[in-house]
Amino acid sequence: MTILIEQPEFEIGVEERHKVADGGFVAPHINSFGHTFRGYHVESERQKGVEEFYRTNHINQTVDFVRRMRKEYGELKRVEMSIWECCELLNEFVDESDPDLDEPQIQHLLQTAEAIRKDYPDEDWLHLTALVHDLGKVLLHPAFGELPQWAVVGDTFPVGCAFDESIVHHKYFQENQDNRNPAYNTKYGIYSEGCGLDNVLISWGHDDYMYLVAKENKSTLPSAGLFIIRYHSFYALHRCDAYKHLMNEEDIENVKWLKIFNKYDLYSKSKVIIDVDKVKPYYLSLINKYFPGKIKW
Ligand SMILES: O[C@H]1[C@H](O)[C@@H](O)[C@H](O)[C@@H](O)[C@H]1O
Ligand SMILES: [Fe+2]
Ligand SMILES: [Fe+2]
Repeated sequence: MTILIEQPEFEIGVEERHKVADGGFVAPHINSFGHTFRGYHVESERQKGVEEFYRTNHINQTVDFVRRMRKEYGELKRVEMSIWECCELLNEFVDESDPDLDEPQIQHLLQTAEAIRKDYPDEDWLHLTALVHDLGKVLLHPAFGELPQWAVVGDTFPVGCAFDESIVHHKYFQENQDNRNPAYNTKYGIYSEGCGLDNVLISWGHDDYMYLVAKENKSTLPSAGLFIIRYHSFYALHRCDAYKHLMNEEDIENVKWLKIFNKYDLYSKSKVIIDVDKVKPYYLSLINKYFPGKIKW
């Protein structure tokens, strides 16, 4: 049974922010640091760290690496815990790839979920999708092998075919070994027209890992929810419409939900802190519905 509790007021932004009305949700123009969202080329100390992050990420994400990680982490033999325990575990991590947020991750999960819940009150699967979408960042934790940030966070992209120019800090792919491999550096590479994203290897990180966790533990989230979890960092696809030639019919349907979700994932990032204890009962009831019991990670 889903428990209904009164939803705390979710306020986004502060008065001096310029705002644009976009559907029910008011997306601010400017992030908490006074820059535009995803401004990867602004001059700032934080941005230097982000750029260095993408340099290592783009050099090291290769077909071989992705295959190895999917196999190893797909076995889910490391930890058993509930979804909520994982949310709490994430509290200690700050994402080095993110120019828009330096709050602990649990706040980002709840900010996203509460914002989307306000505009889509009846889509409870979407609220839960928002809550879990970044849980794969537990790969940073010692119990998960303490993977480096470049192997966990940041935007994702296909490997095994040419790296699209719309990917942030694209120039660093020059040092990626796959970029020189003729089997991997053409438009289609190892794929074919309309083959479906399920058949495409995506750079390894928190998205694909959390998708594997949800699927293997037989979560009852709908296909659109699993798709959002799996591809929410794939900005070249959902923001720049790149790699369309690899999509099939089902992907085209699911991308519609992903685009909706992205607005909340990105623009809900703010300094407005959610009262965790107040919203916890609601999310526990959703976890119980879509991810009952202990989960294998
Ligand atoms: O920096 C961010 C962050 O790591 C997000 O969790 C991810 O989904 C984004 O795509 C990425 O660029
Ligand atoms: Fe993410
Ligand atoms: Fe996120």
